[in-house]
Amino acid sequence: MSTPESPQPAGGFAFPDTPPGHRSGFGCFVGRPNAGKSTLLNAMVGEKVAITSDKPQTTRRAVRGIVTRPDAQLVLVDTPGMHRPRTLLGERLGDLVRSVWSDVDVVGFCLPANEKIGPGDRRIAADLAEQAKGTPVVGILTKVDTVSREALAVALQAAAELLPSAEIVPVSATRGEQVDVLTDVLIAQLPEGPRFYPDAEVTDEPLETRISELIREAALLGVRDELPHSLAVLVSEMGEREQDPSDTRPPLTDIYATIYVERPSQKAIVLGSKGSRLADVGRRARHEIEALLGTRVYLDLHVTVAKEWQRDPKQLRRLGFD
Ligand SMILES: Nc1nc2c(ncn2[C@@H]2O[C@H](COP(=O)(O)OP(=O)(O)OP(=O)(O)O)[C@@H](O)[C@H]2O)c(=O)[nH]1
Repeated sequence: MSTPESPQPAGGFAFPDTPPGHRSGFGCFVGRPNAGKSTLLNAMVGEKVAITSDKPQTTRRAVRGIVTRPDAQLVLVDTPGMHRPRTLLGERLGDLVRSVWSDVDVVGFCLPANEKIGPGDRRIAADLAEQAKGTPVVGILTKVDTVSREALAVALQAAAELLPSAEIVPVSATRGEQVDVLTDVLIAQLPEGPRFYPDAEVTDEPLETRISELIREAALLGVRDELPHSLAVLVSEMGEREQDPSDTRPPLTDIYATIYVERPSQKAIVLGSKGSRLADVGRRARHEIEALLGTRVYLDLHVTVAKEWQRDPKQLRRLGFD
């Protein structure tokens, strides 16, 4: 993977000018697929650093979101949803999640308020108890805007039973409710220490990766069944186009990217009739990428079949899942 697997500050550099009592450290969210981890990460950071979708297992990378306040800096690592590994990719993602747990200062365990606690949650709780020994766990009841007060009380009770020694914080990431409270609770678990990243930095994911992810997010919209898991995106080329000095329009960035699928039938779905679906994906992604880069964007998307890439170590490496 292009992102370092154990959360250490880039280059080991620490900013010296932080006030006394300043806290800093790493946190991560765990929870089964679709628990709302990526949406929460974005809400806490205040910017889109992780893509989200209603398809489980959207997250494949350990994205770092960085929350900087005058008194603290919390670096959040976004981990993929836990699930039973069915493929080599699944296995690698599972290893990545577990390697993160022991390296962070606090773990936020996300439990959706609108779903009953199930065997998947119990397995994560047991794994955490075994493999994240000594790391404080905070229970996060997500999506509370989707349930009634009564249902919330029941969900709080169930979360407290699952995590008897953890503080439980109910939040709605989409409404921004209690997000600051959660930030306070997580920061309280960090040791005293200086900042690791400059104020304005919200993630250390490479730009190409963020762009690939925005394209994948757009491509995921409206696809069903096994296709979401078969999609991977790679930016092959990117650069600012030369512009005549008399041209007063904002600069234009050319981006060439490939969407990988596993079967010809999937390619047909991604393309749509006469390429119409791909054109929609391009439009949606371009809009998001323009917001990220602050330039105009020319986006060239190409769809290729990479047979069974999820099970092939060579292809996984090429697509950045080392
Ligand atoms: N109503 C509501 N929906 C939410 C909230 N948080 C997340 N969602 C929705 O829940 C779905 C899953 O959210 P994600 O943030 O992608 O979940 P995740 O846990 O990162 O999922 P994986 O990538 O599968 O691990 C998306 O459709 C979100 O829009 C919330 O606070 N309220």
